[in-house]
Amino acid sequence: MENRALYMTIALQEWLGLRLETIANFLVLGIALFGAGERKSIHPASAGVVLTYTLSMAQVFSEVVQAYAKNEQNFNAVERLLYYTELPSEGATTKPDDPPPTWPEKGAISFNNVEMAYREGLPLVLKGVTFDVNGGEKIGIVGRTGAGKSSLLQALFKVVNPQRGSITIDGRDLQDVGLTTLRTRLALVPQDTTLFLGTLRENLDPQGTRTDAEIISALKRAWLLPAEGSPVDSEAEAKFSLDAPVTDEGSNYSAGEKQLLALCRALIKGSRIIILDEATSSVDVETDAKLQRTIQTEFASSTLLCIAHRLNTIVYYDRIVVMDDGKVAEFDTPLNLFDKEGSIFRSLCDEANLSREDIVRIRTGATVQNTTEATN
Ligand SMILES: Nc1ncnc2c1ncn2[C@@H]1O[C@H](COP(=O)(O)OP(=O)(O)OP(=O)(O)O)[C@@H](O)[C@H]1O
Repeated sequence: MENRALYMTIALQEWLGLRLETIANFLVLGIALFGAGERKSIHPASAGVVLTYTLSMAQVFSEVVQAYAKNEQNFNAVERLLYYTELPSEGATTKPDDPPPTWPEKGAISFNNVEMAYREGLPLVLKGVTFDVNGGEKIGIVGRTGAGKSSLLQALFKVVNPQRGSITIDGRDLQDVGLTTLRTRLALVPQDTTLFLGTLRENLDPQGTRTDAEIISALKRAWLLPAEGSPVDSEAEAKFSLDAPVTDEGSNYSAGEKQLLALCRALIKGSRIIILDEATSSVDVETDAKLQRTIQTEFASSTLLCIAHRLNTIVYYDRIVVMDDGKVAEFDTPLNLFDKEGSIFRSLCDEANLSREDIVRIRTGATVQNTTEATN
């Protein structure tokens, strides 16, 4: 695909070059003939100067065309900015009866018969989702591709509003909560983390509310800096120092490192509800296992919703929601779901070669031997 575009570019450049040179050569010819015809009235030196300048016309033409094309390209950015300024508002950022700053105290989440479509006229992607999560509970969400796992999060963050049903956090209907209020109280560790141009400190604590020691501690707990008492790793210390530069979109960090930095943000934020959307999909299995243990201990009192593609990380969780075709097909503890003959969870475990013993071993803290990848 890229080669096809490159081929087109080169062909167009050749096409343009040939035409510009032809025009310039005709111009030179015209001027030369004119000079020859008017040789009595035009001084030869003047004719020579004009001809010399005309010879470089082909290049001038090409520069003009290139400048015009570049200008047009740059105006795409202006067009995009205009488009964004005219986007309809998502909704009120705050509402008069917004909950107090301490909300959510418990972190209990309820989905009550939620039906959601991405746009009017599109089919429903959540078809009557109902489940209750207690405060502090760790919930894993699994399901095959397109089952509606990420759509649950879109509804929770009010990126898309449900057409029917309601979602409540600690008994408060999210319809009555302002967008900024809601989104600042939840912490999200997404699949594709966005980092901004600046320093690591600005990226991890944009509001500047935490001390250096707190941020460094979060970096250690996310395994980005060596833990207390470990050998010095000067490379990691330079890369993850608080003043380390972050390039545009964080392109100087790998996908896995960006995920760990997003986890750091959540650790620093200390929210009561943490949502992990395939948050450790780009880190290796060993780091993932370490991280899951960090998540379990560091977020011990927080409610956790985790969409994971590795079943061996999700079995740490208290209960598992199995999504299927926009509905909650199963909702129980990992062992209960595994023991249920014919359950979707059991079939996902079978496909990933995860046995009951593996689940018990993982839950009791031992690392699983086989690097099981789930099938979602
Ligand atoms: N922005 C969107 N606009 C329209 N339809 C969408 C959009 N995002 C997702 N969908 C549709 O919603 C359905 C559920 O998608 P969703 O992303 O929730 O699934 P998922 O279970 O998270 O899948 P995956 O494991 O691949 O991430 C799919 O059929 C998908 O095509």
